[in-house]
Amino acid sequence: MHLLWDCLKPYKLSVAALLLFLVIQSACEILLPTLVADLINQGIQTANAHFIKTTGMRMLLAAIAALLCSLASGLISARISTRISADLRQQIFFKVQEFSSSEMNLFGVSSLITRTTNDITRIQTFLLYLLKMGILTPLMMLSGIIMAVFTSGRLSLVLIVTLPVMSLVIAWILVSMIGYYRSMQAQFDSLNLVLRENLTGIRVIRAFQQTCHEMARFEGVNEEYTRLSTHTQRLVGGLMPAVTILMNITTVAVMFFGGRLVMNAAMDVGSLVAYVQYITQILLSVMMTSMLFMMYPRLITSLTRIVTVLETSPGIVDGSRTEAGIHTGIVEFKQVYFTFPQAEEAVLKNVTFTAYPNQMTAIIGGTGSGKSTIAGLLLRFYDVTAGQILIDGVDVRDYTLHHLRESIGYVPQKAVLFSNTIAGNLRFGKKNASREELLKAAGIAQAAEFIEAKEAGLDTPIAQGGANMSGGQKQRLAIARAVIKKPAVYLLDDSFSALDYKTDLAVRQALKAETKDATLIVIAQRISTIIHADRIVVLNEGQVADVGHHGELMERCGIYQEIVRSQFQQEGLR
Ligand SMILES: Nc1ncnc2c1ncn2[C@@H]1O[C@H](COP(=O)(O)OP(=O)(O)OP(=O)(O)O)[C@@H](O)[C@H]1O
Repeated sequence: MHLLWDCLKPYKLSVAALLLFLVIQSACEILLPTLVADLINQGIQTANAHFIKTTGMRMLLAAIAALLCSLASGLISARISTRISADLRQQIFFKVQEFSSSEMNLFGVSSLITRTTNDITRIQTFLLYLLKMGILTPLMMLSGIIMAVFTSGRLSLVLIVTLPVMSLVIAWILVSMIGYYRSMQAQFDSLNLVLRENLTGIRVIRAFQQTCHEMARFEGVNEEYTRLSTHTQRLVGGLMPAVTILMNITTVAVMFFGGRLVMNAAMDVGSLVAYVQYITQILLSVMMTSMLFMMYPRLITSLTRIVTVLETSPGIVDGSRTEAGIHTGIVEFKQVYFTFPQAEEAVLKNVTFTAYPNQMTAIIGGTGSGKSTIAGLLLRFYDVTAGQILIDGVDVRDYTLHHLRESIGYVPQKAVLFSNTIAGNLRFGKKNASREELLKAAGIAQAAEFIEAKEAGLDTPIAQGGANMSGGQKQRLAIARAVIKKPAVYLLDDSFSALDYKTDLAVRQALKAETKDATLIVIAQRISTIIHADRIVVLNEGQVADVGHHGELMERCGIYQEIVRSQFQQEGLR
């Protein structure tokens, strides 16, 4: 709950104004039964028309004042709750930007989306209710009890029985609901996950005729969510009738005992009518408060989910060398070991190699041998478990993440584009790049031709996830995005796989000229892509099997020979 108080702090003034309006509203509303009592006792029973008129006017003014205060407090509470939910959404979004791949894997994308949307909306709804009813109902209850006791101490004995019974019933139902709400939230994440996977992988699902299987999978999680919802709704459904029946019993008891007091002339009729209104106000306040408590278990679940994200410390922290940039770009892996969080076996073992500027260093190896992991470690998506990665003699952990990543032109294995124009996507590499610079980078990546063929050229919109581009076009745009940075180190992770041989060659030749002074690290599956590399690191099950150029490796590295043999006729390549 301290998160909510922290969030409320910046809105102190608004909360103070809200409090003022709610105090006035409750005072006006509690005044009305007193005026009714006066109207009956001194106006109707004595047939005093003037008194009836003036009291009626006072009642009207009190009702209008209560209404205006209610409107004002409604507006203020809506403003505060929407602002706070926007603040929370922003905090979560900013926090997730700091997360390393470990934290991303820990929470999962679906859960982070649900937390940023669903959970925060729930907090907003609770806050809206809390700021209005959470303040108003205790005020109404307290003033109602004072007025009831003041009007008739004897009749108020009824409340001594009713209020504790009502509170116990409400507490029992609410405690039963907490466990269900927690399970419901977790199940909602699963529902979201299945839905996301289905929507993003719909083509594969259809191509592999898995629609029925996926429908059954969705039905399973949906059914479980429905089962949990039904249980909670049953409890919610039981709460209101329980409270209503207790309210009705109390009113009947008050009328019964109050009627006898009136008959014995121990109480006047006006006071009994006012008393019934006070009792109704008290019990309505209890009911409203119970609604707040009903929302509370869900709020606690959502708050816990938000706080867990906000309190998670990012595993990757900035280095201290704020002044240092990377200029030369010598990349050294020194006895690097790496084990993924929660994994038992190391993915990389004793990996040692150096990549120099003005040279192309290639990394090749079987699938799953750890090539992309090497790229992830260099960019500090993860940190090494043991050993060191140095750039220009400095441990990558000592650079600020900004300096480090600014100096590396990364092309990921799966080209990711954003819903923007082609120019907007390329400017990810350099924010203020001119159109000439964009076209030059596109030219190097062999993308200029297809960009210019499009009617809007660089301003062609890219659909969500790059859906309106082919695999090869996406890869070329991703290469252009890295080229435009002019980084000290180029890191290309299997970035030519979707290109035909001719384009692959053209991109490599253009890149060679462009990256003359830079360190070029190319991860590849195809021998033809890396055959002319200055140095080839052969990776086998997370270990460096050998390092050398193609000729050397063909003579002494069995694993390399095996890879070559599987792709080409050995003789033809020598
Ligand atoms: N987030 C992760 N958590 C646990 N293990 C992982 C994770 N990512 C990858 N791995 C494992 O690490 C190993 C190396 O993966 P990596 O992606 O580096 O291989 P790769 O050589 O790039 O493979 P490919 O050529 O198929 O892309 C694999 O066995 C993979 O299962």
